[in-house]
Amino acid sequence: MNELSLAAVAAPPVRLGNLSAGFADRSVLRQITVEAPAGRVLAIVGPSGCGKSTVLRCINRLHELDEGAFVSGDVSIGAFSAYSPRADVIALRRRVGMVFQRPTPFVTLSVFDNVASGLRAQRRSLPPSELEGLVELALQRAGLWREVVDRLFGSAMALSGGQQQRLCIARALAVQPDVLLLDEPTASLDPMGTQRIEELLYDLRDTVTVIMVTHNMQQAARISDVTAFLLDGRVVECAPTRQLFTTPTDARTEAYITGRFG
Ligand SMILES: Nc1ncnc2c1ncn2[C@@H]1O[C@H](COP(=O)(O)OP(=O)(O)OP(=O)(O)O)[C@@H](O)[C@H]1O
Repeated sequence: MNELSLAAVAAPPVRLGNLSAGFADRSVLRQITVEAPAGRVLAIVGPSGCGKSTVLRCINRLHELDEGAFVSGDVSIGAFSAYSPRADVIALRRRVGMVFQRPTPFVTLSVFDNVASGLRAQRRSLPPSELEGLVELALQRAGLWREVVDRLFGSAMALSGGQQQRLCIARALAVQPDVLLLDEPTASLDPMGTQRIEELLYDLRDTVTVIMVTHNMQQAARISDVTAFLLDGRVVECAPTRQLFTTPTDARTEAYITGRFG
């Protein structure tokens, strides 16, 4: 089992400092300051259009690829400053995995090759036995290994939607990122698929810092350690999850979590 266990992993904290972003003359995020604690789960909640996905896309510097996009402020991952002029964007994106609302497996690839793809791209001289071990480890961490062990070389598209989403998580985990960004990862899944993802995200704690956008308040309450409530591009409140859901300090947070708007 040793070869499959992770080396001592110290997932770093992720800090957003005075982060502002938008498009041309349109401001989307306004001076956001939030910290995702090391190896824990930060949930970002808020009504549609408040800027949740933009936060994630600023962390891995995808936002700036859109036409007219601007960003200011900083994102740090441990001691690494993502917006420093010397920052290596390719290295940043290697350290930060991302999973989207709908599963996005590579449709022409097998289960094995979906997980192996990032590893092959990053470590071209990886011996086959090591590659196999790392693929197995990623599938185990994603809670999928036992379900796919006898169909590793079958099409990824033959998996259920929930399995495909866990495959995408395995693909992201295979390159051992420090941070995992999830944009409503269970929005397209049934309750059982949702539960499996929630369990695996809980189990990932300590090994990776998770930042998850969700519309589902119960989900945020179940699996996150810290929750940030965003409204119109601003952080209204960011607090330990239990505190935010039981004794919010801002009336707008209370109105949102009790379903009075959003
Ligand atoms: N490429 C773009 N050009 C201009 N405006 C954009 C672009 N992408 C997003 N926006 C706008 O930025 C704002 C924030 O979008 P974002 O996707 O971050 O919100 P969100 O909180 O994740 O929304 P939802 O919950 O509906 O997914 C929205 O008003 C959206 O219309």
